[in-house]
Amino acid sequence: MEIKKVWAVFFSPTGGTEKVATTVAQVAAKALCAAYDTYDFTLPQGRENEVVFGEGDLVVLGTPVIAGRVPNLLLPYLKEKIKGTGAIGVPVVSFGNRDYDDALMELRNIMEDRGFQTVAGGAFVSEHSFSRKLGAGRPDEKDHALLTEFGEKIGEKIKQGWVYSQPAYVKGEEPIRPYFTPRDRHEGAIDIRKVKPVTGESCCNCGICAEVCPMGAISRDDYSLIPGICMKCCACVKKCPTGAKYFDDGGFIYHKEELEELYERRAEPEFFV
Ligand SMILES: Cc1cc2nc3c(=O)[nH]c(=O)nc-3n(C[C@H](O)[C@H](O)[C@H](O)COP(=O)(O)O)c2cc1C
Repeated sequence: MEIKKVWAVFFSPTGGTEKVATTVAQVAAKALCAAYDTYDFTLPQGRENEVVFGEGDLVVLGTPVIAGRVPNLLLPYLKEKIKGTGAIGVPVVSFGNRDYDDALMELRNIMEDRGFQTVAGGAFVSEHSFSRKLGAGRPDEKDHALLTEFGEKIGEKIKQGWVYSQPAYVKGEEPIRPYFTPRDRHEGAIDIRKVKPVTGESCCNCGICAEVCPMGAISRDDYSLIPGICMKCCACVKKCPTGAKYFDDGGFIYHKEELEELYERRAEPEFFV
Protein backbone atom coordinates (compact mmCIF):
# COMPACT_ATOMS: atom_id res chain seq x y z
CA MET A 1 0.00 0.00 0.00
CA GLU A 2 1.54 3.29 -1.05
CA ILE A 3 1.02 6.34 1.13
CA LYS A 4 1.42 9.56 -0.83
CA LYS A 5 0.55 12.07 1.88
CA VAL A 6 0.40 12.02 5.67
CA TRP A 7 -1.98 14.53 7.22
CA ALA A 8 -2.15 15.99 10.72
CA VAL A 9 -5.80 17.01 11.14
CA PHE A 10 -6.64 18.55 14.49
CA PHE A 11 -8.83 20.62 16.80
CA SER A 12 -6.57 22.29 19.32
CA PRO A 13 -7.71 25.36 21.29
CA THR A 14 -4.58 25.61 23.46
CA GLY A 15 -2.06 23.84 21.22
CA GLY A 16 -1.52 20.49 22.98
CA THR A 17 -3.42 18.35 20.47
CA GLU A 18 -1.70 20.14 17.60
CA LYS A 19 1.73 19.17 19.01
CA VAL A 20 0.64 15.56 19.39
CA ALA A 21 -0.95 15.16 15.93
CA THR A 22 1.75 17.04 14.00
CA THR A 23 4.62 15.20 15.67
CA VAL A 24 3.14 11.77 14.96
CA ALA A 25 2.22 12.69 11.37
CA GLN A 26 5.63 14.22 10.59
CA VAL A 27 7.49 11.17 11.89
CA ALA A 28 5.19 8.78 9.98
CA ALA A 29 5.60 10.86 6.78
CA LYS A 30 9.36 10.61 7.08
CA ALA A 31 9.23 6.87 7.72
CA LEU A 32 7.00 6.39 4.67
CA CYS A 33 8.88 8.88 2.43
CA ALA A 34 5.52 10.61 1.93
CA ALA A 35 4.48 14.27 1.70
CA TYR A 36 3.17 15.97 4.85
CA ASP A 37 0.32 18.45 5.26
CA THR A 38 -1.96 19.79 7.99
CA TYR A 39 -5.62 20.69 8.37
CA ASP A 40 -6.63 22.73 11.41
CA PHE A 41 -10.34 22.73 12.26
CA THR A 42 -10.05 24.58 15.57
CA LEU A 43 -11.81 27.77 14.44
CA PRO A 44 -15.41 27.88 13.16
CA GLN A 45 -14.27 28.79 9.62
CA GLY A 46 -12.18 25.59 9.53
CA ARG A 47 -15.36 23.57 10.09
CA GLU A 48 -17.51 25.12 7.38
CA ASN A 49 -16.56 22.92 4.45
CA GLU A 50 -16.43 19.21 3.86
CA VAL A 51 -12.93 17.69 3.93
CA VAL A 52 -12.50 14.55 1.88
CA PHE A 53 -9.53 12.20 2.12
CA GLY A 54 -8.99 9.07 0.06
CA GLU A 55 -6.68 6.24 -0.94
CA GLY A 56 -3.03 7.20 -0.60
CA ASP A 57 -3.75 9.43 2.43
CA LEU A 58 -2.80 8.61 6.01
CA VAL A 59 -4.74 10.86 8.38
CA VAL A 60 -3.67 11.44 11.98
CA LEU A 61 -6.83 12.96 13.48
CA GLY A 62 -6.52 14.61 16.89
CA THR A 63 -8.96 16.03 19.41
CA PRO A 64 -8.63 16.90 23.09
CA VAL A 65 -10.37 14.73 25.69
CA ILE A 66 -13.37 16.50 27.20
CA ALA A 67 -15.01 14.79 30.18
CA GLY A 68 -13.47 11.48 29.11
CA ARG A 69 -14.90 11.70 25.60
CA VAL A 70 -14.51 13.32 22.19
CA PRO A 71 -15.78 16.93 22.58
CA ASN A 72 -19.54 16.66 22.00
CA LEU A 73 -19.62 20.07 20.30
CA LEU A 74 -17.40 18.62 17.54
CA LEU A 75 -19.60 15.62 16.83
CA PRO A 76 -21.71 17.25 14.08
CA TYR A 77 -18.54 18.28 12.23
CA LEU A 78 -16.75 14.96 12.66
CA LYS A 79 -19.82 12.92 11.75
CA GLU A 80 -20.92 14.99 8.76
CA LYS A 81 -18.01 16.83 7.23
CA ILE A 82 -14.88 14.67 7.42
CA LYS A 83 -14.80 11.77 4.97
CA GLY A 84 -12.24 8.98 4.86
CA THR A 85 -13.26 7.21 1.62
CA GLY A 86 -10.66 4.50 2.17
CA ALA A 87 -7.90 6.65 3.68
CA ILE A 88 -5.87 5.11 6.49
CA GLY A 89 -6.72 6.63 9.86
CA VAL A 90 -4.89 7.15 13.14
CA PRO A 91 -7.04 8.57 15.96
CA VAL A 92 -5.06 10.49 18.59
CA VAL A 93 -6.37 12.24 21.70
CA SER A 94 -4.62 14.58 24.10
CA PHE A 95 -5.68 14.61 27.74
CA GLY A 96 -4.82 16.78 30.72
CA ASN A 97 -3.17 14.23 33.01
CA ARG A 98 -6.39 12.81 34.51
CA ASP A 99 -7.53 10.06 32.08
CA TYR A 100 -8.74 9.64 28.53
CA ASP A 101 -11.44 7.11 29.50
CA ASP A 102 -13.27 6.15 26.26
CA ALA A 103 -12.30 9.15 24.12
CA LEU A 104 -9.81 7.25 21.96
CA MET A 105 -12.23 4.43 21.29
CA GLU A 106 -15.00 6.92 20.49
CA LEU A 107 -12.75 8.76 18.02
CA ARG A 108 -11.68 5.48 16.43
CA ASN A 109 -15.33 4.49 16.00
CA ILE A 110 -16.19 7.86 14.45
CA MET A 111 -13.29 7.50 11.99
CA GLU A 112 -14.38 4.00 11.04
CA ASP A 113 -17.96 5.21 10.49
CA ARG A 114 -16.63 8.00 8.28
CA GLY A 115 -14.81 5.58 5.99
CA PHE A 116 -11.29 5.52 7.46
CA GLN A 117 -9.41 2.25 7.87
CA THR A 118 -7.81 2.68 11.27
CA VAL A 119 -4.31 1.24 11.66
CA ALA A 120 -3.33 2.49 15.15
CA GLY A 121 -4.36 4.91 17.90
CA GLY A 122 -2.81 6.80 20.79
CA ALA A 123 -3.56 8.95 23.83
CA PHE A 124 -0.98 11.51 24.93
CA VAL A 125 -0.74 14.03 27.78
CA SER A 126 -0.77 17.83 27.34
CA GLU A 127 -1.23 20.66 29.82
CA HIS A 128 -4.79 20.65 31.15
CA SER A 129 -6.96 23.40 29.67
CA PHE A 130 -8.11 24.57 33.11
CA SER A 131 -4.71 24.69 34.76
CA ARG A 132 -1.08 25.76 34.46
CA LYS A 133 0.00 23.04 36.91
CA LEU A 134 -1.76 19.90 35.68
CA GLY A 135 0.33 18.35 32.92
CA ALA A 136 2.55 21.45 32.90
CA GLY A 137 5.22 21.29 30.19
CA ARG A 138 3.67 18.24 28.54
CA PRO A 139 4.27 16.91 25.97
CA ASP A 140 7.86 16.97 27.29
CA GLU A 141 11.03 15.24 26.12
CA LYS A 142 9.90 11.84 27.36
CA ASP A 143 6.54 12.28 25.59
CA HIS A 144 8.31 13.33 22.39
CA ALA A 145 10.33 10.11 22.42
CA LEU A 146 7.04 8.16 22.66
CA LEU A 147 5.33 10.27 19.97
CA THR A 148 8.32 9.55 17.71
CA GLU A 149 8.24 5.84 18.52
CA PHE A 150 4.51 5.77 17.72
CA GLY A 151 4.98 7.56 14.36
CA GLU A 152 7.86 5.24 13.41
CA LYS A 153 5.87 2.12 14.33
CA ILE A 154 2.93 3.26 12.18
CA GLY A 155 5.36 3.72 9.26
CA GLU A 156 6.92 0.30 9.81
CA LYS A 157 3.54 -1.44 10.06
CA ILE A 158 2.39 -0.01 6.75
CA LYS A 159 5.73 -0.65 5.02
CA GLN A 160 5.60 -4.28 6.13
CA GLY A 161 2.47 -4.78 4.02
CA TRP A 162 -0.34 -4.19 6.53
CA VAL A 163 -3.74 -4.85 4.98
CA TYR A 164 -6.91 -3.60 6.69
CA SER A 165 -9.10 -6.30 8.18
CA GLN A 166 -10.66 -4.72 11.28
CA PRO A 167 -10.66 -1.49 13.34
CA ALA A 168 -7.38 -0.86 15.17
CA TYR A 169 -7.37 -2.11 18.75
CA VAL A 170 -7.40 0.76 21.28
CA LYS A 171 -8.19 0.89 25.01
CA GLY A 172 -11.70 1.83 26.11
CA GLU A 173 -15.08 0.34 26.92
CA GLU A 174 -18.05 -0.40 24.71
CA PRO A 175 -20.73 0.75 24.95
CA ILE A 176 -18.90 4.05 25.38
CA ARG A 177 -19.38 5.26 28.98
CA PRO A 178 -21.18 8.51 29.89
CA TYR A 179 -19.33 11.83 30.16
CA PHE A 180 -17.12 12.18 33.25
CA THR A 181 -18.97 14.27 35.87
CA PRO A 182 -17.08 16.40 38.40
CA ARG A 183 -18.34 15.97 42.00
CA ASP A 184 -18.40 18.29 45.00
CA ARG A 185 -17.48 17.43 48.63
CA HIS A 186 -20.84 15.76 49.14
CA GLU A 187 -20.61 13.69 45.94
CA GLY A 188 -23.14 15.98 44.23
CA ALA A 189 -22.60 16.60 40.52
CA ILE A 190 -20.95 19.93 39.64
CA ASP A 191 -22.59 21.25 36.50
CA ILE A 192 -20.20 23.58 34.68
CA ARG A 193 -21.88 23.31 31.29
CA LYS A 194 -23.29 26.84 31.34
CA VAL A 195 -20.29 28.45 33.07
CA LYS A 196 -18.43 31.14 31.06
CA PRO A 197 -15.31 33.19 31.77
CA VAL A 198 -15.54 36.76 33.06
CA THR A 199 -13.45 39.73 31.93
CA GLY A 200 -11.35 41.78 34.37
CA GLU A 201 -10.34 45.42 34.22
CA SER A 202 -7.01 44.67 32.56
CA CYS A 203 -8.84 43.97 29.27
CA CYS A 204 -7.25 46.21 26.61
CA ASN A 205 -9.84 45.44 23.91
CA CYS A 206 -7.29 43.76 21.62
CA GLY A 207 -9.89 41.19 20.54
CA ILE A 208 -7.52 38.20 20.64
CA CYS A 209 -10.03 36.30 22.79
CA ALA A 210 -12.73 36.59 20.11
CA GLU A 211 -10.27 35.57 17.38
CA VAL A 212 -9.09 32.41 19.16
CA CYS A 213 -12.46 31.19 20.47
CA PRO A 214 -13.19 27.89 18.66
CA MET A 215 -16.92 28.37 19.19
CA GLY A 216 -16.96 31.97 17.89
CA ALA A 217 -18.79 32.63 21.15
CA ILE A 218 -17.30 36.02 22.14
CA SER A 219 -18.98 39.22 20.95
CA ARG A 220 -16.89 41.26 18.48
CA ASP A 221 -18.61 44.45 19.68
CA ASP A 222 -17.96 43.93 23.36
CA TYR A 223 -15.30 41.36 24.24
CA SER A 224 -16.65 40.97 27.76
CA LEU A 225 -19.86 39.45 26.40
CA ILE A 226 -20.06 35.76 25.54
CA PRO A 227 -23.44 35.18 23.92
CA GLY A 228 -22.40 31.88 22.29
CA ILE A 229 -21.68 28.43 23.72
CA CYS A 230 -18.50 28.15 25.82
CA MET A 231 -16.71 24.78 25.86
CA LYS A 232 -14.32 25.93 28.60
CA CYS A 233 -11.30 25.17 26.39
CA CYS A 234 -9.58 28.20 27.98
CA ALA A 235 -8.08 29.45 24.69
CA CYS A 236 -9.30 32.97 25.62
CA VAL A 237 -7.95 32.62 29.17
CA LYS A 238 -4.51 31.31 28.19
CA LYS A 239 -4.01 33.51 25.13
CA CYS A 240 -5.12 36.82 26.68
CA PRO A 241 -2.01 39.05 26.79
CA THR A 242 -3.17 40.86 29.94
CA GLY A 243 -4.69 37.91 31.83
CA ALA A 244 -8.11 39.60 31.73
CA LYS A 245 -10.23 36.50 31.12
CA TYR A 246 -10.76 34.06 33.99
CA PHE A 247 -13.35 31.80 35.58
CA ASP A 248 -14.85 32.92 38.86
CA ASP A 249 -17.53 30.23 39.18
CA GLY A 250 -17.24 28.39 42.51
CA GLY A 251 -17.97 24.96 41.04
CA PHE A 252 -15.41 25.43 38.27
CA ILE A 253 -12.70 26.58 40.70
CA TYR A 254 -13.44 23.70 43.09
CA HIS A 255 -13.21 21.17 40.24
CA LYS A 256 -9.97 22.65 38.89
CA GLU A 257 -8.34 22.64 42.35
CA GLU A 258 -9.51 19.11 43.01
CA LEU A 259 -8.09 17.90 39.69
CA GLU A 260 -4.75 19.56 40.54
CA GLU A 261 -4.72 17.79 43.89
CA LEU A 262 -5.93 14.33 42.83
CA TYR A 263 -4.02 14.04 39.56
CA GLU A 264 -0.64 15.40 40.55
CA ARG A 265 0.98 12.07 39.60
CA ARG A 266 2.38 11.71 36.10
CA ALA A 267 -0.05 10.04 33.69
CA GLU A 268 1.70 8.23 30.86
CA PRO A 269 0.76 8.18 27.18
CA GLU A 270 -0.57 4.94 25.73
CA PHE A 271 -0.48 3.91 22.10
CA PHE A 272 -1.62 0.88 20.18
CA VAL A 273 0.02 -0.18 16.89
C1 LIG B 1 -14.30 20.92 29.47
C2 LIG B 1 -13.01 20.14 29.53
C3 LIG B 1 -13.02 18.84 30.00
C4 LIG B 1 -11.82 18.11 30.06
N1 LIG B 1 -11.86 16.81 30.49
C5 LIG B 1 -10.70 16.12 30.60
C6 LIG B 1 -10.71 14.75 31.06
O1 LIG B 1 -11.76 14.14 31.23
N2 LIG B 1 -9.52 14.13 31.27
C7 LIG B 1 -8.34 14.78 31.09
O2 LIG B 1 -7.29 14.20 31.38
N3 LIG B 1 -8.28 16.04 30.57
C8 LIG B 1 -9.44 16.72 30.33
N4 LIG B 1 -9.40 17.99 29.82
C9 LIG B 1 -8.12 18.58 29.45
C10 LIG B 1 -7.82 18.50 27.94
O3 LIG B 1 -8.14 17.25 27.42
C11 LIG B 1 -6.33 18.74 27.67
O4 LIG B 1 -5.89 19.87 28.35
C12 LIG B 1 -6.04 18.83 26.20
O5 LIG B 1 -4.69 18.52 26.00
C13 LIG B 1 -6.29 20.21 25.63
O6 LIG B 1 -5.98 20.20 24.26
P1 LIG B 1 -5.51 21.51 23.49
O7 LIG B 1 -4.25 22.00 24.15
O8 LIG B 1 -5.28 21.03 22.10
O9 LIG B 1 -6.60 22.52 23.61
C14 LIG B 1 -10.58 18.72 29.67
C15 LIG B 1 -10.61 20.02 29.17
C16 LIG B 1 -11.80 20.72 29.07
C17 LIG B 1 -11.78 22.09 28.45
